[in-house]
Amino acid sequence: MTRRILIVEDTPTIARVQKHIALKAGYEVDIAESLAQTKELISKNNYFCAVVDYILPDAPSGEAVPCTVQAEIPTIVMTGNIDKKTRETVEKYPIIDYIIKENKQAYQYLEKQLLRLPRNEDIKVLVVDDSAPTRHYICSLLTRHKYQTLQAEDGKEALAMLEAAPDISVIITDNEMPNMNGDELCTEIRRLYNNDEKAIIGISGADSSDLSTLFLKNGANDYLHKPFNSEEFYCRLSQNVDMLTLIATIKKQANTDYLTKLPNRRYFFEEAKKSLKKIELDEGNGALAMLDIDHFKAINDTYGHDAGDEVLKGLSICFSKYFKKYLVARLGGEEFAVYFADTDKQEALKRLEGFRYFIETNSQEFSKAKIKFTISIGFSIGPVYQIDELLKQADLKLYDAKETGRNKIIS
Ligand SMILES: Nc1nc2c(ncn2[C@@H]2O[C@H](COP(=O)(O)OP(=O)(O)OP(=O)(O)O)[C@@H](O)[C@H]2O)c(=O)[nH]1
Repeated sequence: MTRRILIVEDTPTIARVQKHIALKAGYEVDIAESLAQTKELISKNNYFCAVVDYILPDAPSGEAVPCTVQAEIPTIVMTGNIDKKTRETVEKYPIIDYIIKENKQAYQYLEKQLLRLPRNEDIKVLVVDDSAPTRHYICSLLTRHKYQTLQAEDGKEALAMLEAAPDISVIITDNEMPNMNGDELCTEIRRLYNNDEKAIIGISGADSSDLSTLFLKNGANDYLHKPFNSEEFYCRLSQNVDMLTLIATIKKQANTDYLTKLPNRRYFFEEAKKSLKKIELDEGNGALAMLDIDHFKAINDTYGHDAGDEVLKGLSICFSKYFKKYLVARLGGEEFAVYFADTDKQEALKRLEGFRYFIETNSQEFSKAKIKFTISIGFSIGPVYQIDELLKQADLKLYDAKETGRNKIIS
């Protein structure tokens, strides 16, 4: 989805830099050079956010800011050297942030904010407080920055919500609450989830500095003392969300094959092992297929390594779509695997045969050189709960498929 941004700036060089940053961050860009143009563009378009210059020829006292804010466009204000009066005026409005243009890092900071906003739409934050007005205030700060919000009145309710929505990434919690306090909630969350899965920010109005220590010792990542200003709130929240996002990216990279973007061998083994443990308890069947491109070396030798890569990438896209419900991976080279948790043998074989036939008849579509190729498949199913053993059995079947003519499934 493309998001539209309104840049309000009367200095063409600055507008150009901002436009470049916004385009790089994936936005469609409109530029207004005056308050009048701003009003006109707002009346015609929907904007995901706006970057607004505080002083314009027809708006010398920041009049463009209420204009975008009242249109409910999340607004980042760009100002020259900010004095106390301007700062107080800017802070009156529910803006996302203000950035001082003269600051060396201003444009890097703007880029960060423009990248964060779309990302925030996918981030769920649970606000835990027994005071409804406080919950609503914190949620209003969060929605201004496009976070998804959930609310709980105490620690017990928060735990139930975490169970129901495991994709909640940040918990902002008060301390003094009925049923379960904030520090007890932290301990309980840390018993269930690691620091790299969920961030906790403790909030309290109590004067004791012991409370921040208590929160942090019980597993909170950060602490805010009430009343806090919104800037500090956003800075601490962004830092924690950035940390979670970074860890998630590193984890994803470690689990993904660099060429095909399919899960890699490591991820496949870890996930299949977990699933086989569950299946063993129910005395079900483990099932796994190994797929291998026939005569792939000849493809590389004839068309070159890049064409070989193209084939691998094209096949991988089809493979992950065709086996969407299942765990798939590139094990290495031209070898792939599908793990079917507890499955019916005929059902799995029907699906695999469908895929083999699809490749036989459509493989030429994957490469510019229209390279035709086929795949061989080895399939293993049974009360086998060790991934290495299941893989070994499927590999032997794959070997049989290769030995007996290729382009077939042996089970
Ligand atoms: N283009 C490309 N080639 C790769 C990659 N990884 C492995 N290969 C090549 O894949 C080929 C595998 O060849 P072989 O193991 O001899 O198998 P094959 O030619 O497919 O023959 P059969 O499996 O017996 O049908 C080798 O030439 C490897 O260099 C890769 O990432 N990209």
